[in-house]
Amino acid sequence: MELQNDLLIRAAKGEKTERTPVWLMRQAGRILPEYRAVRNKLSGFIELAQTPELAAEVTIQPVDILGVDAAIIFSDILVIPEAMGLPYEMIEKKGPNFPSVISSEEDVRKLKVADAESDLGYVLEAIKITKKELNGRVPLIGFAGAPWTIFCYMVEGHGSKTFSKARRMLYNNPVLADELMQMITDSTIAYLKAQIAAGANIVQVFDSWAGILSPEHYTKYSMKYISQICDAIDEVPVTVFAKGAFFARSEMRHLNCETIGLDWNMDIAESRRLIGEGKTLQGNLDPCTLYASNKEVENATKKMLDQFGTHRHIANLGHGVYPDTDPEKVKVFINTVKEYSAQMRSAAV
Ligand SMILES: Cc1c2[nH]c(c1CCC(=O)O)Cc1[nH]c(c(CCC(=O)O)c1C)Cc1[nH]c(c(CCC(=O)O)c1C)Cc1[nH]c(c(C)c1CCC(=O)O)C2
Repeated sequence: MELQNDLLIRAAKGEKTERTPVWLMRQAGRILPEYRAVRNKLSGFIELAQTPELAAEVTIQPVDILGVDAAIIFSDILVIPEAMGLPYEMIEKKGPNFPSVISSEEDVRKLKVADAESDLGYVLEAIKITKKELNGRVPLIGFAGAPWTIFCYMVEGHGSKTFSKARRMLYNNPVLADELMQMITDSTIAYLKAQIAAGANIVQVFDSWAGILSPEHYTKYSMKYISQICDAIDEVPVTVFAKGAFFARSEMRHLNCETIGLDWNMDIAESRRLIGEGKTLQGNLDPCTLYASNKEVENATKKMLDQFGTHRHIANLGHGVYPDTDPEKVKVFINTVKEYSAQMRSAAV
């Protein structure tokens, strides 16, 4: 199936585009009342993620309602620990929780490398249905968590400001930490490849807890495994979003990926200088900008576009859209990107 709108893919590969593509991290399932309506028919997030027809429906909602240039498959990064043998629950208004966590050699022994087809078949099925229903309108983004971020949840058991249990293991038992992260990496590579085989046109690796590591530990425990993932995936473009990893930007220049995501703390010109011309940059409007007036959203979006320029940029927020954001503000952001980035091209000739 040929894509009618392939702006995102072309921008990722560094090709010229008529305008800047735009989508939002966490666009599926956080802000739309239409999502809530589907979600309320079921027991909760996990049931929805495991019901392929409905997961496909909420994946496509932002394309129809917001006009984004890509869909991202409705799932979660925590399906990987579950597929490895460590199930999670999603507690309403609190977030994910693992009833058992990993703290010893014995715990790691009980895990296995996930088998994508048998353990995560429901995600692959949702991708196939989504592709059929999208009918080539926009690309579909597949995703997974970075091994470090997944490790954080498997060791800590839930969200945390410090993830000090996870970080403690890097000091107290680095051999075990490496062993677990390698199992997560092997599971993730197989899972991303299966998502691509099912129809994902591009994949993103979310390293949400990158910013809590020291630069030294980041290289040793996160980049090491992200590099393996980037080297293993050559079927489609790869995006790496490492939130808070400002200190690792020059190192990311060497990753075998097409796109690097920037959070809103990262200066755009400085990031370009550190990362170089060889990669596409994605981001990075402060998600809180969307609480401002329409005019302010428009101005901030234009300013961001001016800073990134007309080449190798995918417009996005600097992190996932916040749950209480007004979808109308999101539309202002999206429409400004579409109109202004097209104007920038015509002004440039
Ligand atoms: C750290 C992380 C998680 N999940 C994810 C990350 C990395 C991105 C980031 O840093 O935000 C990624 C994720 N989670 C979800 C998606 C789906 C696609 C999308 O909209 O981008 C994606 C890409 C669905 C979800 N994941 C979750 C929901 C809400 C569940 C519900 O509807 O009750 C959805 C739609 C739950 C979740 N899942 C997670 C948390 C901390 C929470 C609770 C808070 C929250 O709502 O985000 C773990």
